[in-house]
This record gives sequence, C-alpha cells and structure tokens, in this order.
Amino acid sequence: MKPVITCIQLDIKFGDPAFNYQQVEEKVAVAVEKDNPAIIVLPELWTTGYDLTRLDVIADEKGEKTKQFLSQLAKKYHVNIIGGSVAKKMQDNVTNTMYIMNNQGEFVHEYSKLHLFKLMDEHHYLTAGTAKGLFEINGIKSAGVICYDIRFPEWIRAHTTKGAEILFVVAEWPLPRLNHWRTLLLSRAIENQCYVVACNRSGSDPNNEFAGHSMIIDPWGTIIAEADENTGFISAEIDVETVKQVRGQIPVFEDRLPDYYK
Ligand SMILES: NC(=O)CCC(=O)C(=O)O
Repeated sequence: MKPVITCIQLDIKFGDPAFNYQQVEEKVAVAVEKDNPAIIVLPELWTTGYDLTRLDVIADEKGEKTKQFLSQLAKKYHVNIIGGSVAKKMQDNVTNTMYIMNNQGEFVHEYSKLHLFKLMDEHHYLTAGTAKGLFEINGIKSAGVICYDIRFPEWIRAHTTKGAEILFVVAEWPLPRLNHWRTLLLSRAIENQCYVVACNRSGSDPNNEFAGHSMIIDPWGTIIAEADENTGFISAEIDVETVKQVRGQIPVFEDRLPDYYK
C-alpha cells in the first residue's frame, strides 16, 4: 500500500472561522488537483487560531459544523482527511479536537489534545482530552496527536505499541523552537520506527510567528518531504511495508523491557 499524503500548511486567520473554512475548502481542491492524495492533513486549531479569549463566540458547538464540513469535503473529493484540530465547544468546556474522516465522508475518530501547552495559555481556556488517538485510515493503523503532545515520548509509544504505523501530528508550532520541532519529530519517527506526517501552520498571529516546516519522515528517520516557512503544500508517497522492514532489521518493539522502565 503506497498512498500519497499531503499536508496543507496554511496561514490561519486569527479568530475568523468563516475565512478559514473558505480557505481550507479552496486549498483542499488545489491539493487534490495537484497531487491526488489518498490522505490530506490540516494544522492545529485551523478554524480559530489561538484566539483563545474569544472561544465562547468562535468555537464550534459540539464540533458539528466542522464534522459536516470535513465529511462533505472528504466525500466530494474521495479523500481521507486528518482534519487538523478545532476548538470544540461542549456544555461547560472547550477542547482542542482532531476529527478524522474517511474518503466516503464517514466519521472515523476524534482525539482531543491530552497535553495542554501553558506557554500559549491553553490551560486557561481549554480542557484536556483523556482518550488515545488510535484509528485506521486507508487500511493503515495510525495515531493522531496534537503539537505539544510530541514532547511526551511515552504518549507516542502508548500508540505505537498498539500497532500505529503512521503518526499524524497537527500543530501550531512557533518559529523560535523550530529546532525542537524538527528534532522531536525525527526522534519520534526513529524511536517508534513509524512514519511521522506533521502538518504545521505558516504565518503569524498577535503573539507568535510560526515555523511552518511541515514534514513527512519515514520509519528510518529519512525526511521524505519538508516545507519551508511559507504557506504551501508538501506531499509524499509512503510505503507501509517500510515499517515492517525497519522493525525487522532493528526489533525495538520485541526488545523492549517495560517491566524495568517503571
Ligand atoms: N501548539 C502547541 O502545542 C505548541 C507547542 C510548542 O510550541 C512546544 O514548544 O512544545
């Protein structure tokens, strides 16, 4: 199985869901025309950006609008969508939630960010999720995590020990920590012997300039696609057989001794 995966690295308009829904619809159409991907990935909080103080007004009620929007796009273009993440408003909290849709427009899974990032005030406005982001997409066991989550190797390992062969990362990662972004993503790919497909945003907001540098990394740690800081797309064909080859060559998962790691 050798699907093409595209990351849409977009400049999210601060606090303007209507604008961002429109630009995502346009960019998905361009991405499909350009590379005909099997899977499309969007960045973190792509409807609102980090306009966290106004989430009571701009967050998506129960995620309904986003689920319908992504489902229609996935069905129209027959493409699987790792729908970045959006601010999902429930009765008494807001979560940073990723929606996954298959290429029939059917809901597959949702994951809400477990690790809230205090440096960008998430803990003041968002509620953490608790469930894992494990799902199957395009016939491939996958995991979905959100930005700051990549700093917690135990959390990623909790997904790959359950069979995940692709780690999808959606993010709004600032430019001053670009080195951390790149190093952490390469580390997660190498130590888990999985593909890492990481979609960051471009542009800036009133508080941060963002790094872009969306990346697609293979299970050996080879970078097979990387963006620069600008708005755009990256695409790559992945071969899930590579996961088995790498794990057969250096059997990390067989050699683990978790009883000693406590
Ligand atoms: N949106 C985020 O979670 C940002 C995480 C980040 O910048 C980091 O350094 O970690």
